[in-house]
Amino acid sequence: MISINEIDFKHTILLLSTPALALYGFLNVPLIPQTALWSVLYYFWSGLGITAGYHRYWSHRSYDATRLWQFVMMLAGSSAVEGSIKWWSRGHRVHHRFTDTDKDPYNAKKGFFWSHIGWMLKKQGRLATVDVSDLSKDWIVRFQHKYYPLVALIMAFVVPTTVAGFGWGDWKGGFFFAGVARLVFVHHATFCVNSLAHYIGDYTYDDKHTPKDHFLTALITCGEGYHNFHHEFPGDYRNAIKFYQYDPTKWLIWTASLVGLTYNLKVFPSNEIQKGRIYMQEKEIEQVKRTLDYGVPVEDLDCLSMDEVKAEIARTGKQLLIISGVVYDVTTFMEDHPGGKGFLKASVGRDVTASFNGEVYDHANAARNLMSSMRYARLKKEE
Ligand code: HEM
Repeated sequence: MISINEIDFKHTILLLSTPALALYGFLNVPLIPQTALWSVLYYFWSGLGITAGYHRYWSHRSYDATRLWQFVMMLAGSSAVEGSIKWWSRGHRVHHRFTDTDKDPYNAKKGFFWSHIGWMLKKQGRLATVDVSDLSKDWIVRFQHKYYPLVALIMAFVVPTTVAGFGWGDWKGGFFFAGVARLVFVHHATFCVNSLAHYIGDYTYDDKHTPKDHFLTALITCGEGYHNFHHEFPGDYRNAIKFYQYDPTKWLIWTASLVGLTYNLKVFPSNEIQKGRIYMQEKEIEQVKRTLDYGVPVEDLDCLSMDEVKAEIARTGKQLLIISGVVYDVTTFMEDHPGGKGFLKASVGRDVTASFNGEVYDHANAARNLMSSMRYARLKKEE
């Protein structure tokens, strides 16, 4: 439980009042098609302002952009009312540097609710230090930070309302749907990057921290859901690297590069990306292997000479044969041998390496795997 003194009222009021206002709008204001379409378009405008602007440009500098692009992204991002670029990017850089630790502002280890929204409802202590000198020097960032409440108010509510009002006379719908309801959806879509993207999906490149890759999160977050990739390669302007994966933010940045608005799009060497993928695939294979029976390791077997093998057969009645220096017990396999009982019977007490490897029949992998569970002893090397 948190005490009243610990509540961040500014965030709490914004995050609780907007859903209530949106609900009021849904219950009382008719939603006409033009406004519905405008709200969806404005949703993407805000969402992409956060993902392509706040996140991939200012927080990670994963590409360069003209001043025009930066200005447009600043306006678009402001319409999401998620704080100034400076505040947002600083927090985000701290999150990357201290992922899943107490210094991570949206530490996913503290639970889904905390990483989704809880961290904003409670007053934050001083954030850990990260380098934000580039942001402090940037006049667009400084301008937006200085006039943030006004810029956010205009972009979040005034613009969507007046466009719908002057455009097709739907002032109320513009405010409630393109303004408020759109804002609520953008908020929770962005928050899903901190929460959902740390809960569902695959550890494609590394499992040291919680970020995961999932199509569903990507769908909700304009492509930010390939979050495992992003935390491994944060300087890459892409989050999804396969052409069929959903990453509209990447598509936007790339398309803008065709007309020179963005340039120097950074990508991590694919050789290194592949290494990450293989590292995880090997880990997965090792995990599966641990669940399978590979028999007693050869080096752990007792050593028997040829005479001792023969004596063992006579004493115990076991059907032992030798292949490549290992003694196998085929007693229970006799009846099931696909090559017939006869071949095995005739092999008992003998070294049948050559027959097994091609002289009679060159056995497939299946036989070689199967025989590992029949290991009985190692053959002592002749002096
Ligand atoms: C531990 C010893 C052995 C095991 C576990 C084993 C297992 C198998 C298995 C699973 C097959 C099916 C095909 C394949 O996987 O390649 C097979 C086929 C066969 N095995 Fe063996 N085998 C053993 C020893 C031998 C020996 C010593 C001989 C001959 C002296 C032999 C002769 C054959 C032949 C001729 C076939 C072919 C059957 C056909 O497809 O017509 N096997 N064996």
